Amino acid sequence: MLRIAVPNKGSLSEPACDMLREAGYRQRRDSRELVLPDPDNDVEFFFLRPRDVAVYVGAGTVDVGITGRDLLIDSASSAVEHLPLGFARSTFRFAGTAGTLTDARQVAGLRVATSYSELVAAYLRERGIEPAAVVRLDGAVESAIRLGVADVIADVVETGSTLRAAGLEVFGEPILRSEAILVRRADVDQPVGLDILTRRLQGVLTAREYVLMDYDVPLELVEQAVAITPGLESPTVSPLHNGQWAAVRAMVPRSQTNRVMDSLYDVGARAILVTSILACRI
Ligand SMILES: Nc1ncnc2c1ncn2[C@@H]1O[C@H](COP(=O)(O)OP(=O)(O)OP(=O)(O)O)[C@@H](O)[C@H]1O
Ligand SMILES: O=P(O)(O)OC[C@H]1O[C@H](OP(=O)(O)OP(=O)(O)O)[C@H](O)[C@@H]1O
Ligand SMILES: [Mg+2]
Repeated sequence: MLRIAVPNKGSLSEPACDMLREAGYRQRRDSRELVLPDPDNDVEFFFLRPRDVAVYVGAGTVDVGITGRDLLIDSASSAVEHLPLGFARSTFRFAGTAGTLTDARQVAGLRVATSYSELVAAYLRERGIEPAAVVRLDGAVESAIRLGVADVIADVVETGSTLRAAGLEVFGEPILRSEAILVRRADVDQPVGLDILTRRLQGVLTAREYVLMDYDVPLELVEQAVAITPGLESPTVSPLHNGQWAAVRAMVPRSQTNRVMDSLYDVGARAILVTSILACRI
């Protein structure tokens, strides 16, 4: 039975459960449940603190887990990234009082506050930058400068609104681009069942990323139309009953849906329909 660690709290928890549910797994109804067997799918879920997921996977007490790339690196665990999951996307960045700093090298000799002290220390070490101190805080890191605990901070930035509200500004290149990932142990053979879990999660990612587009087009315009919707491999083209038109079906990136419909209409396609994909195996 595959043992899967899932974040029990924080911003990864709900989207991780949603993704597993979409992939056909049982999910807990009560947020206090810590273990949830799913015998129909031959897996067992362990709800753990997001920071601890990589630690348990690295130690081999669970087979795989969902965590953030930033949390994996910060854990210094031997677990490795297996599959990016496309949610909880963020950057990890240095920030300081607006208008004061421009480059990561200026962190030399300064105190850096962060909840990700391993990640930050490793980043600075690799570049030969020596801070005065890396101050580890649990959260609300944006207050550290105002309260005199640090000169700069390094933290998760998504929209940047938390930084702005604190009068801070990012500087230097992003330290890391993070998102939720599935992690597994590095040093053992793939555990039984990981291939099925991987295919199921990839199915959810594809179903989220693509829509199915159907349209009718005069036979002489089929080539022009399918050039706009090449699909993943090749679009399905079927004859219409009237003999002069064809029906085309292809997968289209969700983000391009309206642009593609406009182009198809301009070419002469009509009855253009878009449907969501519920599940798939590519
Ligand atoms: N605003 C955000 N947008 C996107 N990802 C985020 C955001 N805040 C945190 N994360 C990601 O969530 C993970 C951290 O999860 P964790 O649950 O420890 O923190 P949290 O969401 O800040 O929860 P809490 O502070 O309530 O403990 C990291 O991978 C981080 O990159
Ligand atoms: O760029 P933004 O969209 O503003 O998001 C980034 C903020 O979100 C997270 O904080 P969270 O709310 O989890 O509080 P915390 O600092 O206590 O973890 C993160 O630590 C940043 O502070
Ligand atoms: Mg937080």
